[in-house]
Amino acid sequence: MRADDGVLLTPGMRVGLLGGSFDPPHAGHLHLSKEALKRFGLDRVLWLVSPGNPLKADAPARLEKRLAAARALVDHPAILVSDFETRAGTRHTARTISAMQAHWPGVRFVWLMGADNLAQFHRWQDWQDIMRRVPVGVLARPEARLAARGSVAAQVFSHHRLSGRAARLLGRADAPRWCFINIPMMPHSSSAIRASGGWTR
Ligand SMILES: Nc1ncnc2c1ncn2[C@@H]1O[C@H](COP(=O)(O)OP(=O)(O)OP(=O)(O)O)[C@@H](O)[C@H]1O
Ligand SMILES: O=C(O)c1ccc[n+]([C@@H]2O[C@H](COP(=O)([O-])O)[C@@H](O)[C@H]2O)c1
Repeated sequence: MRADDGVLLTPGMRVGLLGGSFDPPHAGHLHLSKEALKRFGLDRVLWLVSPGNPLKADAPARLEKRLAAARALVDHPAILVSDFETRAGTRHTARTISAMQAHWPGVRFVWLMGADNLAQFHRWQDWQDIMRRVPVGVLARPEARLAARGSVAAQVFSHHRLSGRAARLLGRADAPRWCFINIPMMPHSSSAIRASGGWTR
């Protein structure tokens, strides 16, 4: 089955979804994606370049610019870049995942995020619905580990946590199931790149 942005996903495939503003994309995104492929036993990681984070007041750079930068950066055949949210008209993750599951029945999606996002995950629309729809893989990020571990989401779903040692099972797990893994950390962030003048909106 082929989506009109050329992304080929087939039933049974384990596909990590890395939603993000990618404003700009950077080496931290690549590193997270490669670790997720290996550690969670995934076949693909799809970068979902967001039309705009519902919780961020400032609009990001033009979608075409962010998509082009993401495609230029990716250097791994299992990491794919998608504008699915723009084409589907979704920007809330719960809606996006439900649309993707309808579009690609039989594909096993796993939501991926850095630890900073787990800390505020309970502010996302229908966040518990996301937890019940797909397994969630959380990857360590500098200065965010403690906040993630003490987060509302980690507490509410504490009984559904998979230990880091069993991380490879996440891609095959049934939701709700989430896993936090420690990875060698990279300090890169889009906001730091913008602040240094390395990217303009
Ligand atoms: N260096 C990193 N280490 C771990 N996770 C990261 C890193 N950079 C980004 N991520 C994760 O990638 C996803 C998309 O991130 P995003 O596109 O917002 O980049 P960002 O660097 O966090 O941007 P900003 O600094 O503007 O918030 C998020 O889940 C985020 O936690
Ligand atoms: O669904 C929500 O309410 C929601 C709230 C905040 C962030 N998100 C998603 O989280 C992902 C990371 O966003 P960002 O801007 O931190 O890269 C991106 O896919 C956003 O659409 C989703």
